Amino acid sequence: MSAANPPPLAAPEPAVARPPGVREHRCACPASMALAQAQCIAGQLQTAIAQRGRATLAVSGGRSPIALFEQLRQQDVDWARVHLTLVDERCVPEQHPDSNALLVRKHLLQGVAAQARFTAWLDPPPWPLGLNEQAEELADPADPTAAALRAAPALAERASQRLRALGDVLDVLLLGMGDDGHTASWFPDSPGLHEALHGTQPVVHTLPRTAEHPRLTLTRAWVLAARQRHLALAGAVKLAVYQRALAAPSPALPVSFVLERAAGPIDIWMAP
Ligand SMILES: O=C1O[C@H](COP(=O)(O)O)[C@@H](O)[C@H](O)[C@H]1O
Repeated sequence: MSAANPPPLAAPEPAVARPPGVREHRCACPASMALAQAQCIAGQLQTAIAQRGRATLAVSGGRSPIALFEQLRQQDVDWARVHLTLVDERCVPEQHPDSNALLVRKHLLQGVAAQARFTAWLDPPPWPLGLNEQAEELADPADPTAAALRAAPALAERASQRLRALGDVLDVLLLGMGDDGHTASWFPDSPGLHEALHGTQPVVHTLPRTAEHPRLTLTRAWVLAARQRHLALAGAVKLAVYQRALAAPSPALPVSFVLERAAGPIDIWMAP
């Protein structure tokens, strides 16, 4: 290639108009993102406690929030007044390594933060009549997915009751996103997605095509009702998916339904 004939320059990324509620926080690395996000959330929890005497916090699972949880648990928060719950859960027993409740217990409910109350979604007892048998089936290694699917509607109803007992509106809610564009357990073009996006009950069940385990998840109505919403994204793949999701709401990228104009304010935490 001669100097007279230079290679074509890479086209710049087209500028994407941010919906008005999207507030981006660009951080230097995942560790600094975890700290900045933890400090912001701690402030929001303390504000809720000052205003209403307690704070509710719903957290996502997966691998990404571990660093955040480990920063958050060290923050100066009146943890005894914090009521913690989940954004979504995998239909597995709580001892299973994929359990989001297990993740929360191991990485967030430690030290002073262990004073927080935790409403998990799948832990017994007391199970309502009929669910004991279904809970046992969940642990059946012969066919755990089939057993979880049979149990899922009743488990979603039970989790919904638990959510309602926390109040109509969550104070702070933390979302993650998978590389496939799912958030919470709203999976692309999959069974249960319609109910997750349009249902009015707090929790429904879904069946991912791009990940393991039947799921329980908060519905969009409950996610969008939360007073403060955060979405954390680290790594080139997730950042690229996020850019695509900003374009328009689409069931192919369910995270887009928390980014669209109608969804209201959300803090986006971004790191390379
Ligand atoms: O399955 C899930 O995935 C997403 C993203 O997880 P990550 O491992 O990529 O961080 C998570 O937000 C969700 O809570 C979880 O159940």
